[in-house]
Amino acid sequence: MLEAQEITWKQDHKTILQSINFHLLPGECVGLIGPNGSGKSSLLKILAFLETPTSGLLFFQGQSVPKNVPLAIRRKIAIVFQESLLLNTRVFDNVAVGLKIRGVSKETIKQRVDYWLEQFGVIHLSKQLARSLSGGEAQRVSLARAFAIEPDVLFLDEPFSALDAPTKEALRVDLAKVFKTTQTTTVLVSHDFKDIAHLANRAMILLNGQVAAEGAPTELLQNPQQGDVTRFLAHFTS
Ligand SMILES: Nc1ncnc2c1ncn2[C@@H]1O[C@H](COP(=O)(O)OP(=O)(O)OP(=O)(O)O)[C@@H](O)[C@H]1O
Repeated sequence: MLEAQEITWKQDHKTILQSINFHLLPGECVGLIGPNGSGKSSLLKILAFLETPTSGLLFFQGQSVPKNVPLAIRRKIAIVFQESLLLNTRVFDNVAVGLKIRGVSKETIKQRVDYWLEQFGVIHLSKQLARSLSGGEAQRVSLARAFAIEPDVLFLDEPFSALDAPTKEALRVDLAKVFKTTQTTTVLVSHDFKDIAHLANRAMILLNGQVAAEGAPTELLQNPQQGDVTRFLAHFTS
């Protein structure tokens, strides 16, 4: 579905990502994890076409992605950030906006928006203004908006990190249910191994802009790792 070969990204004479190879199969969720500053968000931005790599190749659905990424490809992806970037309109309109842009009929928009608001437990907020939502509610609306466009690839950049523990836990459970039913192909960035263990089929550990280890989340925790990876994972096992 999505592949990156030998991606390097340099900014201000600093190498932020080095020789990253990445692939994402249809229906899987890959978790990117690593300490602060390890390059997780940078890699997500490159994979989601928000930044251009200094060198390396990107392939989307088997096709090489040119530097000037076509709108047709951009419209196949959805991104949810840590801070919900909602428009200051009603919840319904926020979720509808991506569908309107894509020329979806009014009836389908109504049906799809209601469905996704329901899935994320916020249908009762449909008429409320986005600016009046709590952090947890706003993130549920952001996720509903992303799923409503039925993206080929979904990018989640620390979607829970601004939420308190119970709010985060409840949303993680709901998101896991949605993943189970939709099999949405996803890249999930988190600094919390628990998020990755609950939601991802495969995890990639980034250290200093490089992939330091990769595998099924539970296997990464259980199997012996090397040096810095062991030290990083120790935070989640002790
Ligand atoms: N546009 C940019 N220009 C210069 N440096 C950048 C830019 N974007 C990121 N960086 C640097 O790249 C490094 C990796 O940042 P990135 O945000 O990708 O890490 P991260 O693993 O997502 O960290 P965190 O967990 O703190 O969000 C950091 O040192 C950051 O300062």
